[in-house]
This record gives sequence, C-alpha cells and structure tokens, in this order.
Amino acid sequence: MPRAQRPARRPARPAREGAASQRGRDSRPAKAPATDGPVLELDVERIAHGGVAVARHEGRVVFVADAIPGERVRARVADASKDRFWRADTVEVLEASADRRAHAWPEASVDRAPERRAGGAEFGHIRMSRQRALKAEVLTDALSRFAGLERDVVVEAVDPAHAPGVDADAGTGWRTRVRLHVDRDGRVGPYASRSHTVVPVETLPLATPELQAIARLSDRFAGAESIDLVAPAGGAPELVIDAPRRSPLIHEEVLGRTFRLDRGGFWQVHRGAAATLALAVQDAIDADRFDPRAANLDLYGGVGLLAGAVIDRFGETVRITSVEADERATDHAAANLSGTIGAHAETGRVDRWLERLDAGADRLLRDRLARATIVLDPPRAGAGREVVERLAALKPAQLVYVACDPVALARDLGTFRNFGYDLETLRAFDLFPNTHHVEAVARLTARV
Ligand SMILES: C[S@@+](CC[C@H](N)C(=O)[O-])C[C@H]1O[C@@H](n2cnc3c(N)ncnc32)[C@H](O)[C@@H]1O
Repeated sequence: MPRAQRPARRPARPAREGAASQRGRDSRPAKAPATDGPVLELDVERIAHGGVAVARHEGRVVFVADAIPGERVRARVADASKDRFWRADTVEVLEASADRRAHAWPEASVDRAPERRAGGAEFGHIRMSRQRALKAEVLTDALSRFAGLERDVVVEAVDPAHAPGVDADAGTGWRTRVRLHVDRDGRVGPYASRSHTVVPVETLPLATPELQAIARLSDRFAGAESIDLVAPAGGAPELVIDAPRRSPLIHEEVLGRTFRLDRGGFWQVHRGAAATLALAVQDAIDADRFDPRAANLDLYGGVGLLAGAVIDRFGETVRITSVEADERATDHAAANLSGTIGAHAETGRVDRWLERLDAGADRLLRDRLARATIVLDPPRAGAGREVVERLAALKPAQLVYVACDPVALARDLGTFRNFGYDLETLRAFDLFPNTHHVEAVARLTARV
C-alpha cells in the first residue's frame, strides 16, 4: 500500500527543482512572465538549447516556447528586458509542422494561456521521433560551437525492456520522482514554465502509473509547500508532504543489483534511466584500455550506480573509488559497493579531492592513475575547466563522461581537447521524453 507521510515540523527547503527537471540544478527565474506583452507573428527557424526555438523579429532573436522549427506562430512576448533577445510564448499556431501532435499533457498545451500551462513537458506537442531529432540537433550544434567537433549524433530511445509501465510512443509513464508545489489555497501542481506560479492539475501523465494512482491531485494541502512523489523500483510508491531534510531509506534495483539510498537523495528519474546509463557506461569503456588493478575512479558517484556497473562488467577484482560531495550518499555508496574488496567511497568535492590527490600522489599512485579508467557524471553545470585540467594532468588511459547538459559537455570536451584528450565515442539517450533534456555518454582517450 502506498504511504503518505508528514513530518512533525516544517523542514528547511531541500535544494531540488520543480517538475521540469529533478537533477538538482535550478535555473528558474524569480519573476513570472509578463501576461500583457505584444503578440508577434514569427517564422520559427531552428531549435535552441533549453527547449525553446529561435525566431527573429526586426533583426532581434526571439526565443519562442511551444513552437516547432518550420512553423509560423503568433507568440506573446513574455520577457523583453534584454537588448539582444526576447522571450515569447506561442499562443496560436498559424502554420503547423507535420510533427505537431496533441500535447502529451493537455494541461501543458498551447490551448491554455502560457501562465496556466504546466511546466516540465516543453516538447510534449512534438512527435517522439522529432523530439529526439531536435535533441540531437542541439547536441550536434553544441559540439560544433563549444568543442569545435563536427559530429552527427543519434538520440536513442530507452529500451522498453528496462522501463516497465512506460508508454514509449507517447513518452509518458516514466517519471519515478515528481516534485509538485502548493499554492496559497492549498492546491497542488507543477510550476508554470520559467515561473514560480503553481498550476493546479488533474493529471500527471509523465509520472509512472503507480505515482499517478497515489497523487491526490484534487486534495487541498493547506499550509504545505511541496509534495514529493517517489516510486522506487524496490518498494511501494510514496507521497511525501514537505519532505524532511533527513529522509528514510529506500531501495532501487538495477540489472540485478540493489542500491540503498535516501528517499530524497539523487537518483535517475526515468524508470529505465539507471539501467540505460549503467549499460551505456559498460559499453563505452574500451576493454583493451581497462586495467582492474589501476586507480579507477567514479567521480560525482552518488550512491555508486556507475562504479557498480564497472564492477559488473569487469568482475570483483576491480579497484575503484567513488567520490561524491554528499556524505549520506557516500555512506550508501560504501554499503552498496561493499561486496567488492577493492571498491571504496569517499566524501569530497571533486575539485578539492583531485587537488589533494595530486598533492599527495607518489610515483606508484601516478602510475596506477595513468592506467586508470575515470568515469565522471557531473551535475548540469559540467565538470568545469579546473576539474578537466586536473583530470587530463593525471593522464588516465580513458575517461567516460556522462552528461545531462549538451553545452556543459561540449565546453568540457573543448577543454579536454586543449589538454590532449579527444572524443572517441558518443551516444545520447532520451531519458526525459516530452522535455528538452537529453543525456550523453562519451569516451575520451589521449591523443597519440
Ligand atoms: C548527476 S548526479 C550522478 C550520480 C551518480 N553517478 C548516478 O548516476 O546515480 C551528480 C552527483 O554529483 C554530486 N555532486 C555535485 N557536485 C559535486 C562536486 N563538486 N563534487 C562531488 N560530487 C558532486 C551530486 O550530489 C550528485 O550525487
């Protein structure tokens, strides 16, 4: 039976986002978009990073929401505060793309006023194959602009075998974590796009069927701030009112491995994402370059998902250290990897941890690092120049970079190139159907 829990006291607000994305990076502006801006007729040219498309009005770039490249739309200007570009929301489609479809989440549809559209499904009006093609374009464009790499990318759908309950054709039923917000009247819903306005909803089609069943969307939660819905693979779905900072343990199961974690801790959101990424990392590692006795690393390791994937591919003799900033997650990683003698989990910020490693490494350790495979899965901002420089200086045999932001990935690949590491393989996955988000897994090796 699903359980509903309420802590005795209101906790500090956890640093997590709304329904649009739940990977722990916040890009919401503080203000609600204008509702009285001018309406423009626009020819939509191409897709941009961030789920909007590019059009032009009197020479100025206008980023348009809820449009598809090739369409002609009427769009209301929501933000004209910048000289270089404006933001606008489609209010009417004058010439529709052949790829336009009825929105996967009617409460996010262009039929509603922009400020009443549920956020978190900004590609829901686009056919699935075109959604993936647009995500591929964004990735290709970012690689070209920020890394100087000309490369075509295919965005792969999640294998249905790893995603029971997910409707792959509609891109629905996949979200195992949903954060909803509560308005002043106690009504519950996601924020509207780019705002803090709560949009009460009656449906949550992107959520897994078990979360849809327990969501209590017509209830009033007077005095509460947020509602979290969590559907772990290894237990009952839960509805949590105002999640406490310290949350109880849950279990996730991935390809025969069980992971324990905090209910409020980081975990991949799509029902099939953890398996997809574990397999993709296994696949990305070049076995000829892999040395189980080397000082292998799993950076930004969370509760040890990807270290576990490395061990599962290469066996229990693997030595690997998982590094993660969150102490609770590190504790779980230590427990989750405890079956492997050579696996360790350490708490630390990757930049500082690498600095200490570099300062203290003797010749033997440097040799083990030079034979290492380093997996890194940073948050949305990417690893950044300092971490990339430090990693390249260790001269590892190969790196496997898991990325949830195409521009951050491309920037870091550009830096890696400057320090002698080239992109060898790249795959991309549609782990966030009906949103603009895309995940990529890249292998880098030293230029010879
Ligand atoms: C995208 S998640 C990946 C987690 C894990 N690889 C997985 O797939 O479950 C990024 C992780 O990095 C951690 N993190 C964020 N910034 C960090 C930093 N500077 N140093 C170490 N860990 C960090 C977060 O707490 C989070 O667990």
